[in-house]
Order: sequence, then C-alpha cells, then structure tokens
Amino acid sequence: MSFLIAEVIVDVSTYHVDRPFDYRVPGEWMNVIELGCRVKVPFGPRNVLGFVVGLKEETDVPLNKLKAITQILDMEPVLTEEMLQMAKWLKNDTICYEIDALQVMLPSALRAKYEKTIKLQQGQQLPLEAQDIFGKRQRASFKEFERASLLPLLKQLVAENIVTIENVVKQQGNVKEIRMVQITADQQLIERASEQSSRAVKQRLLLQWMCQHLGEVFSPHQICDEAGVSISVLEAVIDKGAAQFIQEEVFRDPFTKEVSRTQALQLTDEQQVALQAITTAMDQQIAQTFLLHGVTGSGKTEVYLQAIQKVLEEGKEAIMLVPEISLTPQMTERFRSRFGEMVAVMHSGLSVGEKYDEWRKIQQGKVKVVVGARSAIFAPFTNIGLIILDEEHESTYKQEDSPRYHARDVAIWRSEYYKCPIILGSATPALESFARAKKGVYTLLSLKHRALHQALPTVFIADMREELRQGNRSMFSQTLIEAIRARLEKNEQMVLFLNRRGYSSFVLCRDCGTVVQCPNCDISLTYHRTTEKLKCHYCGYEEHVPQICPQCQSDHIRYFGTGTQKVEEELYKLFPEARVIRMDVDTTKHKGAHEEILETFGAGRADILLGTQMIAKGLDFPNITLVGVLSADTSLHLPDYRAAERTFQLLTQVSGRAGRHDKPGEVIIQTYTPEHYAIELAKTQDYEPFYEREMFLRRRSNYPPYYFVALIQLSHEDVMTAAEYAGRVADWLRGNLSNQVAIIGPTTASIARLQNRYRYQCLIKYKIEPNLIPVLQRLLAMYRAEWVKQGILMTVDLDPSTI
Ligand SMILES: Nc1ncnc2c1ncn2[C@@H]1O[C@H](COP(=O)(O)OP(=O)(O)OP(=O)(O)O)[C@@H](O)[C@H]1O
Ligand SMILES: [Zn+2]
Ligand SMILES: [Zn+2]
Repeated sequence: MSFLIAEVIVDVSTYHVDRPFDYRVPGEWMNVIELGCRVKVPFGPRNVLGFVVGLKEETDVPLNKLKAITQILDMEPVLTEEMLQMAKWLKNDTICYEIDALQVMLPSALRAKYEKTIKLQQGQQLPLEAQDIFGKRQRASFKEFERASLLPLLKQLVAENIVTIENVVKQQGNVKEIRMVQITADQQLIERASEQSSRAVKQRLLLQWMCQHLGEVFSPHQICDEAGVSISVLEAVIDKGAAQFIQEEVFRDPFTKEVSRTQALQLTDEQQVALQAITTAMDQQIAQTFLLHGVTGSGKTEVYLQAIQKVLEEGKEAIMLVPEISLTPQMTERFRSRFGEMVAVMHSGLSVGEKYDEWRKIQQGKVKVVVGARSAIFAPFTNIGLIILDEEHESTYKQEDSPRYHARDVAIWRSEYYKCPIILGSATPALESFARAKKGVYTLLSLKHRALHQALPTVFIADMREELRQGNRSMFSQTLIEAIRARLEKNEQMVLFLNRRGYSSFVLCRDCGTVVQCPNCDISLTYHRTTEKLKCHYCGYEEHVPQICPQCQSDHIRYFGTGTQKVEEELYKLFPEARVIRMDVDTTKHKGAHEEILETFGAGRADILLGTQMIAKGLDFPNITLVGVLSADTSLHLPDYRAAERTFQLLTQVSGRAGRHDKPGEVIIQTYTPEHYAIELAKTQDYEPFYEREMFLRRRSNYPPYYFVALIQLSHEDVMTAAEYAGRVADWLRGNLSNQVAIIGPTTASIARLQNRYRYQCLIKYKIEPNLIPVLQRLLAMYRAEWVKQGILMTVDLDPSTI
C-alpha cells in the first residue's frame, strides 16, 4: 500500500536538530497538498506550524511511528519553489535554522493566527456538493469543506477561479471589504422585476437604467446618483432579483496622497552610458552586478527609473530597495509618479494589515515594482528582471537577528536564479563593494558630475577648539551663525544635521565625574528633557533625574551633551524670526509624520530643517543652499573598525543635500578633530582618495575587505559561567580551524553587560577557510544540545556590521 509522505520543517527553533521531519498525508489531502504549503503537525506534545518542503512515497520512519499532518493551512502554496531553495542556501550561508529562513520570507500576517474563508466569485456557478455548503451565502468557512471531505473539490474550484481563499487575520485586522451592487446579466430578470413593480415609477426608472448596465458593478451611492433614485428604491429592486449586494475586496492604501505623473528625462551622457550597460545585461540575461558610483545629485535615481521602465516593457518585475523607506517618502513618490498603480511599497511604517495587502498584490501579480526596505528583497515575484539597492553602503541592509542575512547577498542569489542584473548604487560605496568593482567582480559605472552640471557644494571646516579658545562656548561656530543669518535674509532654506550615532545626552557629576549608568547594562542612561527622566535605550529601564550625585552626594550634577531639542532652543535664542522644523524620533512617532514634515519644508513653510540621521539621505529640495553639520566627530570615536568609513559616508551624504538645483550650495562641518582624514577628505567630497587611504589602514590591521571576519557572541547571567564558556568556544575554534586563521578572544563585548547578562565574544579573521561553516555548525549543534540548558545564549554572525 502506498502513502504520500510530506517532509516538513517545523516551527521549533529551539530544537537542536534542524532537518525536515516526515509526516503522513491523510488520504483526502493527497491531491491537495503542494510544496510550500503551511501545515499543522504534531510535534512532541503539541501541534506546531510547519512548511512542506518535500513530497515522497517512501520513508525510513517505521509506519507505526509515522504521524499524520493534522491540518493543511494553504490550498495555494505561500512559498514558491525558488523560496524553498533560497531557504536552504540561507541556512548554510548565514548558519541559521531553516525555519527562520522560511519565516523571514513571509509577511507577519501569515505567521500570526488567522482563519481561512472561501469566497464565491461573482457570477460563478457552483457544483451541487459545494452549493450545499454555501447555501445562499457568498462565503463559507474552510472548516466546512474540510468536514465534508471536499478539499480536492475545493482545490479544483480555486484552480478554476470559481472561488478564492482568503486568510482572515484574527488579531490584526483582515481583508478589507466594501459593499457593492452587481446588476444581473440576465435581461429576463429585469423584465420580471418590471412587471412586479408596474405601479412604482421610481423602481421602473431604475430598472430601465439597469438595462443599460447589465452585469456591471457599482457602489450603491453611484447607482442612486446616476439613476436619480433613493437607496430604498434600490433595495426594493434588489429584493425583486434585478441586482444583488456583493462584498468587494479593497486593498488598504498605504499612500496618503495623490501624485502627478512624470515622464522619463532626457539622460545625460554619463547616465546614458550607465543605462546602456544595464539594459545590455538585461537583453543578454546575465546575472551581472553593477556598482553605480555617482556623486550626490548625479541622477542615479533617474537611471533606476529608466532601467525599470525597460523591465516593465519586457513584462518582468523589479525590486527597488532603499535603506529605510519611511525616511525617504520622496523616493516612493518619484516611483509612484513614474509607474502609478504598478508600485507596491513595503516598509516598517505600514500596519500588519497593510503589509499583508501589499504582499498579496505582489503575489497575485497586481503590481510589477516593489519599493521597500530590507525585507522587500523577499518579494514573492516570479519573473524578476532587475534588482536595485540604493545607498548600498547602508548598514540597515544587514539583519541583526536570525537569519543574519545581508540584502545584497540575497539580491545576488536571486539575480542568479532569474539571470537578471543588479544595480548597487551609492555616492559613497561600502569599501567591500568598491574593492570588488576594482577587481572586476562587479562592473563599475560612474557618474562623476551632477545631472545639470551644478557644482558640488563648497565645504568649510569649522574648528571648534579654536572657537572655544576665542571664548565661544555655544554649539554654533561664528561661521555657521553668519551663514545661517545670510540665508534667512535671502529667504533660502537650510538643513542642520546633528550627528547622533553613538552619542547621547547623559547626566554627569561635575565634582566626581560620575556618569549615571543603567543598573542592568554597562551603558550610560540617556537624558529625556520632556519627561525629566533618564532612560536606558537598550533595556528600557528608566528613573527620575537625580538631584544629588549617587556617588559623592554633590548637587553639581547636570546633564551634558546635545539633543535636537536643545539645538532648537538655542536657534530660537539666536534667530527668533527663524521657522525651525525638527525631524527626529520624537517628532516622527505618528504615522505619516515624515511626509508631513518634508511637505511643510518642501512648500517653503520653514527655513531650517533640523534633524538627526534621518535627514541625511535622499532629500532633493531646490531651495536648500546651506547644510550645517553640528558635530562631525561623534561617530568617529566609536570602537568599530568602520567608524571612519561611516563618518565619511554620512558627511558626504548630508553635504549632498545642498545646491542640487540652480542655487549653489555651501556646507559647514563643525569638528574638534579637523585633522582626521575622514573629515579632511569629506571636504573635497572625493571618494577615491578616501578609499585608498582607508584600504591602506585596513590592510595594515588585517580587517575587511582584506580579511573576512566572523563574530561569536555569548552571554550568561553569571560572569564566571559566561567567561568559562567563551573560553571553551575559543579553545574549540583553535582546535578545529587551521592555523591560517586568527582567533581573537575571548574578550568582553563592547557593551560588557546588557540586561543583566555578561557578554563575551570571539572574533575570527580569515582569508580562506573551507572548514569554517562545518566547524561553526558543529559548534552551534553543541550549543543547542547542551549549553542552552545551562542558560548560555550564543550567536554566530558571518558578516557582523559592528565588532
Ligand atoms: N537627465 C536629467 N535631466 C534633468 N534633470 C535630471 C536628470 N537626471 C536627474 N535629474 C534631476 O537632478 C536631481 C538629482 O537627481 P537624483 O535625485 O536622481 O540624484 P541621485 O544621484 O539619486 O542623488 P543622491 O544620491 O544625492 O540622493 C533631481 O532633481 C533630478 O530630477
Ligand atoms: Zn559626584
Ligand atoms: Zn539597560
């Protein structure tokens, strides 16, 4: 007797074995189940979610031990064949559980609790058995089909598009619907209704109107308007069978405003050359990776738009990634004005329901372009023609939880699958990317000039030590103050940028130097002015600002450092007439806040846009002629080998906001270390000299891109236990990896204690180590089987963004 066996990856990522388990497929589901469907299966004492990753007829599991699938959750697979392959690759490439790799590809609505309903499509005829289930309703529940053992029939109905299946998410809203009216397609029904209402003039009027619109669908409102009747007349006619109410699905619209359409611009020669290279790769169907290195304002976005245009003409699909889309509403708008309804968006600012709707639009082929943040790289397209990563150097493209993937690597994998090109775009590419382009692994395309041949802005460095010597204790240098005053007089706009990476306002005792720390983490607490509280940004701990120093009881304890609110207050003191608009985490909490702020600024209703990291990128406003960087150094002194690179990138990006159109731009960078090369070279805004300099230093200290690094982090509540296991990790690595590999550690992590757990790490530096993945997999297996029980937490990151 033959069985159908499903191989299922189960949702238990604490189990130490990461492999598919075999389950019997109950007879009635034989022709229903497919690869990529979600199922419920018994695992130990409970039922868990699982994904079908294989179907076969034989198993090594003895028949009396073989359990059956409890429930099937999808008629149509939610994961494609491609995704199942991609998950296997991710599992190996990032060393994660396969279940984590499968889950990350789905919108969270499909990971939550939901119910399935079956909806009858308009005007479709059901076979008898199914009619019994639906009765007079438009909808039936999945369970009803299941109970009647009619799943194969259901599958057939879905295939013939007679019914559709919808997942109604229980907790987080569901498919949104509105009530519509469908006029019958059958003229006789209308005639019969007319006979019945021979004395009702209005009803007859409506029925005559309906004769002109057989089979069409309108909103009740529209019908009443057009036919000039009231809703009660419409209801009476519906009662007589001339039309019926139907529920029509609407997609939630994450776009808050209308945009006007734009046309492709006439490209510059440089843009033309770049576009030509990309479209050639498309025509030849080669998985070629292009690095589009273009100075700020050089028109990279126009190249993306026209490349996508070509993809659409070929009937294919495109993925456009941006670092964090809620920060760049301008980008979405440019895509919508070019491609209209063909565009879906995916980013963290959307609700669970909105994300699910956007995902379904992609899956159902209703859109051809997705503009989104990191996770949009998993958009369920099946005919991809181009993938773009804008600002490819940004660290948000790397996910910091399992699966610890980099969107660039996933993009390259998918491009190989679809044989299509990729564009990595940036004014300041990641060192790794530029090195690969120089070696010919990527194809370098350069835009050396701004699109309209405007000059890059002039950059001044203001030495804040000098200012202090001359008695200026404020946060604004004289140069900056004068520059702001000049702009206010000329009615031009400016951007003031407060570099807050690794920087915060803290409370310090001026007598003994104590900085108030979080009791759970080795990190200073951040001062919040509005609530007069100190907060830990890592664990959420908070307390009131102390009146006296907890160490020496001095009352000379006060906060230090600069927040955007403080800057705003200072600005108003200096320039009471200035209209300042602030963009930071506090002013952008509510949905749509970014758009509102940028719209106000774009419409010229503010003079100064003051903000943090989130204003550094993507802004394109004609009237900005001054960019001020209040504190260039704050990101320079972090214990991270990429600190100089990040600082240079940030300064170049933010400078690029000035003088993008007719008016020339000026940039003033304030710093306490003007001699640092990252700051000196940001002055000329020339990427290659910086690249050469930084590469030299990386080579000297054996850092990427010359070496690869892998980071193993480990924590425990007890410091001795944490140290002991960290030591075991280091010993084990030394015993199993070749002596070509440098193992640094164990050392304490840069934050030595977090949420009351002590943290250690080991760093692996290597050039070629074929054994690395298997060795790390064995280490993880050991950890999952034994160490977890001791309360150890361990993570392995093959491409850490900070170390
Ligand atoms: N070929 C062109 N002709 C006319 N204007 C153009 C052309 N290409 C781009 N522009 C305009 O130049 C400005 C800068 O272009 P865009 O924003 O695409 O540059 P970018 O390289 O993406 O900039 P950044 O990296 O600084 O964000 C935009 O206002 C854009 O409309
Ligand atoms: Zn003190
Ligand atoms: Zn804390």
